[in-house]
Amino acid sequence: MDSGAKEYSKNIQKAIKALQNGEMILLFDLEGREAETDFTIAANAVTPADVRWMRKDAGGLICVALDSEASEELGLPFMADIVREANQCSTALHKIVEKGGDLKYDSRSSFSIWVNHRDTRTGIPDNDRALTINKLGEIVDRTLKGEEVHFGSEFRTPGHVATLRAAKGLVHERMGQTELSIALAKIAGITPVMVVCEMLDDENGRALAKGDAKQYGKDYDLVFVEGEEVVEAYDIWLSSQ
Ligand SMILES: O=C(CO)[C@H](O)[C@H](O)COP(=O)(O)O
Ligand SMILES: [Mg+2]
Ligand SMILES: [Mg+2]
Repeated sequence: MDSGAKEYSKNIQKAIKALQNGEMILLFDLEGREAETDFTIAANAVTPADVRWMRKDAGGLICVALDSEASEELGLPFMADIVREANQCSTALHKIVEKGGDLKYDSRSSFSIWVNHRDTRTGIPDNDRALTINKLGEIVDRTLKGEEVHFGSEFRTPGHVATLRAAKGLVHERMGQTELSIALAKIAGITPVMVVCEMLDDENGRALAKGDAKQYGKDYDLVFVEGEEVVEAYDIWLSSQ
């Protein structure tokens, strides 16, 4: 960054370092939105032990967020668009598909398709999910290097790993962990393919309260980042591009 340019906060600097080192961080979106904290880690760094950790200690859905350009390149559309098109096969889908006003916390979801890497067996064990996740990171790395790739030769759908497609304008368009995690990846200069998984409360089954998620971060020495801090850092990063 230019001298005189605004600097990232200490907390964001710690988060960037952790992500560059392939470590897990905790990412809270926003009060008034989901108000959820997601385990968040670079897809390229995930191990079977991380998948186990996410399903046992986070407990939400293990998803992989991809930036808009990578999604476009690989041909990963929004699931809602697929279902709208598929209405030609079953008109019941017209009533099921997500519409404006359906979600209580945002104007739309970011879901794309569910995939398994073709080298997995059933797709669900920790090693299978870690493989699918790693390979999603790898195929994006390859496209970024200009290699011509064929997504369908390596992955199949339906599968056991949910992919999420980030909004083009990232955090300026949508404030989900989909966009927040990809914004962090851009700032950190790592492949824009990130794994997110919500932390749930073992006692009541709801989203884990922010205070409890923060405490978990302290107990396990994980950086806890909030959406607003990410937006501020993303704007600093954008102005340096
Ligand atoms: O719903 C979700 C998928 O389990 C999670 O909230 C995840 O954080 C991604 O979604 P979003 O970008 O909407 O926050
Ligand atoms: Mg959600
Ligand atoms: Mg979320």
